[in-house]
Amino acid sequence: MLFSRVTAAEKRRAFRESLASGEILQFPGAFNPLSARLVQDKGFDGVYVSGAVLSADLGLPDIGLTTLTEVAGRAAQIARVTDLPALVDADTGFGEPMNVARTVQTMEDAGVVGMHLEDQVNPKRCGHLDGKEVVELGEAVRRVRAAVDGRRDPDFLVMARTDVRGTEPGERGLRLAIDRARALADAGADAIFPEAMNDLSEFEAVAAAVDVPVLANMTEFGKSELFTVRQLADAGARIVIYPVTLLRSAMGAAERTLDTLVAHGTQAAAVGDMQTRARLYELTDYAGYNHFDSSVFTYEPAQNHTH
Ligand SMILES: C[C@](O)(C(=O)O)[C@H](CC(=O)O)C(=O)O
Ligand SMILES: [Mg+2]
Repeated sequence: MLFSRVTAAEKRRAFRESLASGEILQFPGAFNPLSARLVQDKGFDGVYVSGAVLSADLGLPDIGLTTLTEVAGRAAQIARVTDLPALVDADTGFGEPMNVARTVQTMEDAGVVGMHLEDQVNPKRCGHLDGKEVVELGEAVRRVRAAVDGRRDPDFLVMARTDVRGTEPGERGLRLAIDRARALADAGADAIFPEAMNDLSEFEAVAAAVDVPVLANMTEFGKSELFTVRQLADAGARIVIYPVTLLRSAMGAAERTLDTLVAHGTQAAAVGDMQTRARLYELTDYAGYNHFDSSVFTYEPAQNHTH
């Protein structure tokens, strides 16, 4: 009830333990706090707070326009309503290495278990688009070191993302990604996010090259095929994110409902696909608030099924 009763420190410790267990962890992207409740209800291991979703939510392209304050604020709203660990996309760290140190502390305060930090130049772009550029390895290493030095909770996970694979096609791009993954892990990154891998063998090659957990990004309409969680586990990945999946699903449904409304002059034909009032009240724990005030939960689904 109310917010999660699990503290951020406990979530971080539990997340580190789950990672150490060797099981692959699935993190769907929560596009708002309510959808994080759904992710928890369905038994997932964690929620991902996506920069792409956050920008889209604000009606912006994902090119580094969002600020640390906006991202940390959203991350905090999401982290506080779930007992699950929340992992946040910190883009390029919101500035120079000194800013990155501040970013990590702000994300700690937001109650998330970790963040990823990428090696793109600013303005950044979606990792699955062409024409990306990355900073020199030395700069990428400085960003990771600043994050590691800046954190106060040693259990806070600093994940380094490298976008270098997308800058060079063929074998050479993969080799660059492997070299960077190694260097970023040596710089203290607790996990590696190799962006825009072409196939399973590429995930496998990166996972084999580093001693830290590797994340797989299963974003739709991108460079990577949509592999199953088993395939990714067998390739050595330890965390899978589905960053924009729920937003795309929700927006697809919203668009179909609007079309129905336009076509029929009523939304009635779309109601069957909607989340019911009863389900919404379950997710927001209406009944639990009776603990404070028994007049709060007076809803009877049987008599109100169309409302
Ligand atoms: C993971 C990602 O960084 C995100 O912000 O969710 C994006 C996802 C996307 O745009 O599909 C990415 O750069 O892959
Ligand atoms: Mg992003």
